Amino acid sequence: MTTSTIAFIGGGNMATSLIAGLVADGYDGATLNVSDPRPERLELLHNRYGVATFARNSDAVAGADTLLLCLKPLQAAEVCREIAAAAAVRSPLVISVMAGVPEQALQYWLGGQPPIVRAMPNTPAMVQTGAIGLHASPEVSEDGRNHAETILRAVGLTRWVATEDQIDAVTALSGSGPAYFFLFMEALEEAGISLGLDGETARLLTIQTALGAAKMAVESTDPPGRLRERVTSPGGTTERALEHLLKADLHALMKRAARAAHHRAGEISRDLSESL
Ligand SMILES: NC(=O)C1=CN([C@@H]2O[C@H](COP(=O)(O)OP(=O)(O)OC[C@H]3O[C@@H](n4cnc5c(N)ncnc54)[C@H](OP(=O)(O)O)[C@@H]3O)[C@@H](O)[C@H]2O)C=CC1
Ligand SMILES: O=C(O)[C@@H]1CCC=N1
Repeated sequence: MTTSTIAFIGGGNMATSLIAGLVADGYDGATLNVSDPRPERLELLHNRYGVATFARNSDAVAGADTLLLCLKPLQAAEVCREIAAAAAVRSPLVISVMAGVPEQALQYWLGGQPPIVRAMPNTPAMVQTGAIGLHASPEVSEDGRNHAETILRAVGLTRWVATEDQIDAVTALSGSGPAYFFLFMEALEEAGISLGLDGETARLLTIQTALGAAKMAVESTDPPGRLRERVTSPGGTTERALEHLLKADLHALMKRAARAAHHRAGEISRDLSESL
C-alpha cells in the first residue's frame, strides 16, 4: 500500500471502480484526490470512500505523486492542457486509463515529455477482480513501473504488454469484456424465463452459474475447453444446446465483435493524433 497521493482526474464509472477497489485494499480515501465537474458525483465519492474532492482539476493535481486520468478520450486534450502547469511542479507519474489515447498525445498536451503509463483496467476492479493491461512510455523508470503496477495490482490481475498498440487489443478483450459477459448473462436469464422460470430464479441461477464457471476456470489447471467437455455428456442436453451456439459460429462472432472494438480504439487514436 502507498501513502502517497493519487489524483483521479474525472470521477465517472472507471474512476469509481478503481477508487472502490483501492479503498477495499486498504488505501486511505484521504490520500485519493478526485476532481469532476459534477458536484453530486464528488459528494457521493466523498461520502462513500472518504476521498478528497476538488471542483478544479489543477487543485486535485497539486500535491499528488500520481495522476490517474479517467476522462472520456475527447476530454483528454483540453484537460491535459489545463493541468499541465500544476503537473509540472512535482512531475508526477501519469497513468491514463483512456481507450485509444496515445502516450505521445498525452505528452504533447501535458508538455515536457512526462513519463506515461497506459493502463487498461475494467470495471470488476471495483471488487478487486479487475484485469489490467499496462504499457509504459520509454520515460518511465523502473520505480515508476513498479509504482504503477503496485497501484493497479491492488484492484486485480496485471499484465504488461510489449507494445503500446497491444493496449488496443487489451481494450477489446478485457476492457470491454465485462460487457460481453453481462450481455451473455442477460440472454441466458431471458432464455430461462422463456422456459417458465420466474425472473428472480432465472437471474440468480444465471449469476451463480457465471460465478461458478469463472471460479472453476481460475482454479483449474485445465483450459476452459476441457471444462466445457466435462459438462457435455454425450447425447445429453448440453450437446444439443452447444450445437446451436456452434452453428451460429460463436467464435467468428466474438472475433468480429472484438475486432470492431479494436478498430474503434484505433479510430480514436488516429483522430486524436491528427489533431496534434
Ligand atoms: N467504463 C469502463 O468500463 C472503462 C473505461 N475506460 C476508460 O476510462 C475513461 C472514462 O470512462 P468512464 O469512467 O466509463 O466514463 P465516465 O463518463 O463515466 O467518466 C468520465 C468523467 O469525467 C468527467 N469529466 C468531464 N469533463 C471533465 C473535465 N473537464 N475535468 C474533469 N472531469 C471531467 C465526466 O463528467 P460528465 O459526465 O459530466 O462529462 C465523467 O464524470 C474512458 O477514457 C474509457 O476509455 C477504460 C477501461 C474500462
Ligand atoms: O467502451 C469504452 O470505450 C470503454 C473502454 C473499455 C470499456 N469501456
